[in-house]
Amino acid sequence: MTVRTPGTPASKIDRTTPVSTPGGPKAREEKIVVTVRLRPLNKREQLAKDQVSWECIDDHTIVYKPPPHERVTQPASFTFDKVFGPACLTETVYDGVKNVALSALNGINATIFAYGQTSSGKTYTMRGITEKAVNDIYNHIMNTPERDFTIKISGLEIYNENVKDLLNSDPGRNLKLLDDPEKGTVVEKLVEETANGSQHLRQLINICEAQRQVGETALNDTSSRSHQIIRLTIESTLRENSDCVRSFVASLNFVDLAGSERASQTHADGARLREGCHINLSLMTLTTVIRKLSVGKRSGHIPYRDSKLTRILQHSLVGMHGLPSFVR
Ligand SMILES: Nc1ncnc2c1ncn2[C@@H]1O[C@H](COP(=O)(O)OP(=O)(O)OP(=O)(O)O)[C@@H](O)[C@H]1O
Repeated sequence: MTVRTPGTPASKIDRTTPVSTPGGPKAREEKIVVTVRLRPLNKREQLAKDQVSWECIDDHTIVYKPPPHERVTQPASFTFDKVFGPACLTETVYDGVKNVALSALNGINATIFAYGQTSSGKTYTMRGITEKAVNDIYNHIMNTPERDFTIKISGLEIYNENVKDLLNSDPGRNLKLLDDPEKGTVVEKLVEETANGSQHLRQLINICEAQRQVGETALNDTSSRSHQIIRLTIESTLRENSDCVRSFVASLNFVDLAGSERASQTHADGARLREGCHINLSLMTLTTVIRKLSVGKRSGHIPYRDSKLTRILQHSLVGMHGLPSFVR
């Protein structure tokens, strides 16, 4: 799923329309785009002779064909902004969200997140998308010599409702959330590093990914047990004349959510079960928040404060691209 919101606070930005938007005119719209990617069966599923139950019938529609043992027998179809079949490359999926990622270069906040059941391919897809977005961001920087860019990165995970810094070598520390009148929810003492080039940025992203909580479940040997948020803050300045410097600031969030799961499917107990409960609860809150946001002003109270995930993402969700991944 992807979301766009204005970035730089009104008090700090020259509001003149930018000369060009890297992602093209559409990158300036504020909306939620929902894309679905079906992944191919993995070795384990092939060995178990699992059947593929989902099929893409066109660019926007997937159909669920219930296996014979299910009570429901009728196929059901679902429509999305875009759907990608199992043969699709990550590059093609990325093309669908490229405009969103590049809009952050011109001061428009954007969030790309992957939502789906455990082992559906969220981490696989988000890694590819992040890698491709970093390439494009640095290509844009190279082709825009008239602007000075600074890219900062922070990384956190929410594990069992505790917030941990993925760029801090002291992994045991739980970080507090604070309410800032201007910035909204901020994570206290979250390390933010300035990247001094694309290689450095990739190294920092790799550090975040290596620090994340991973565990084995019956569905995935390397299941992510936490929600991961990698945030790039992109600042740039453009000297228009001797009196006027125009500046842009926006964040681009890459959110790889932990997978929703049924204990019966993952055979979870002990620590895995506890993790699964926290994961499901926070995903439920996220679903409620997004549902209410999509209804608009009539939706009443929006329960951002019911989970750390929605508190941290609050400002990124108001105004948002999602990549739900389905398996079969
Ligand atoms: N499009 C794809 N093509 C080939 N293999 C894929 C694809 N997507 C995912 N996989 C493989 O499927 C397995 C599960 O993927 P992944 O770990 O990304 O799932 P996940 O949704 O992040 O799971 P979890 O929620 O448990 O963390 C991995 O072995 C991954 O390499």
